[in-house]
Amino acid sequence: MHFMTALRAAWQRRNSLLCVGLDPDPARFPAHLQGRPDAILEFCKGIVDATADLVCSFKPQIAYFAAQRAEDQLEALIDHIHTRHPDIPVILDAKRGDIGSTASQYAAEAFERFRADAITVNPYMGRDSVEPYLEYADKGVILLCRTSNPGGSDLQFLDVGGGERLFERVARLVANEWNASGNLGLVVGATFPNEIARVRELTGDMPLLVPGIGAQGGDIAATMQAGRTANGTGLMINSSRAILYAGSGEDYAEAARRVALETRDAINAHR
Ligand SMILES: O=c1ccn([C@@H]2O[C@H](COP(=O)(O)O)[C@@H](O)[C@H]2O)c(=O)[nH]1
Repeated sequence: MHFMTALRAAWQRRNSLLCVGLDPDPARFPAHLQGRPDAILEFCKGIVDATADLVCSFKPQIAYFAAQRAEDQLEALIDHIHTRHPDIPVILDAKRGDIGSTASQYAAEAFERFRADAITVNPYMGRDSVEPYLEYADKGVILLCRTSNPGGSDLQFLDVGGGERLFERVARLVANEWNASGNLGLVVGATFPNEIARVRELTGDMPLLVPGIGAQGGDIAATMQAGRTANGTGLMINSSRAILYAGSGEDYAEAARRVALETRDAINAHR
């Protein structure tokens, strides 16, 4: 199924704009999982199964798996999501960016090896660096636009001519010139609601992946006001650490569920 079709269906069926981020840090795992060779997979499966009915997507961050030599557990995790929760799209947060020949390998890694439904990509090497991902027309490609970190302003706020800022140029290019297959989205941080509003203005109903609530302190009400579309969707609002590490005991998954439920409901209060 096309990523956008799956995402729209998940927004409706799950009544949720919440994306749970899977950033597994073994140092923060509960004691009963410490030292197990499959700890990352087991931890993440617990979170996924406890929250699947509350989310529109899951977003594993590849660095947390690669740093632990656990790409095999990432493969198994995505397989688990597809098998147990087949209607929930998986966004691989990899933020890749390279020349076309190498980008082809990254695209194959994301979509063929890991079987992700969408990937985050860094667009700052230009259109030819993004094209290999676009060949997978049914997959989502979510391009960095206005990132959630304070240093994002160093470059993304530069005036690229006529008062237009770099992140605005990215949003305009992506919405008007690069989106021939209708499978593109943008990353805009919840920590910058004014920029979410600007990107929404420039891109119509394009889906926005919005990290930055929870551990980074972004405001849900301001995010929703700035970014929701007329039908009350259009956003995948990500929270990772605040949900993953809501509890630290054997009941960590139930604690994660409680925070995911509160977060989903706080988002829905502004739809
Ligand atoms: O601009 C960006 C782009 C991506 N991220 C990623 O989202 C999560 C946020 O985790 P929290 O624990 O909810 O802060 C993480 O995987 C980042 O790599 C981002 O934060 N900002």
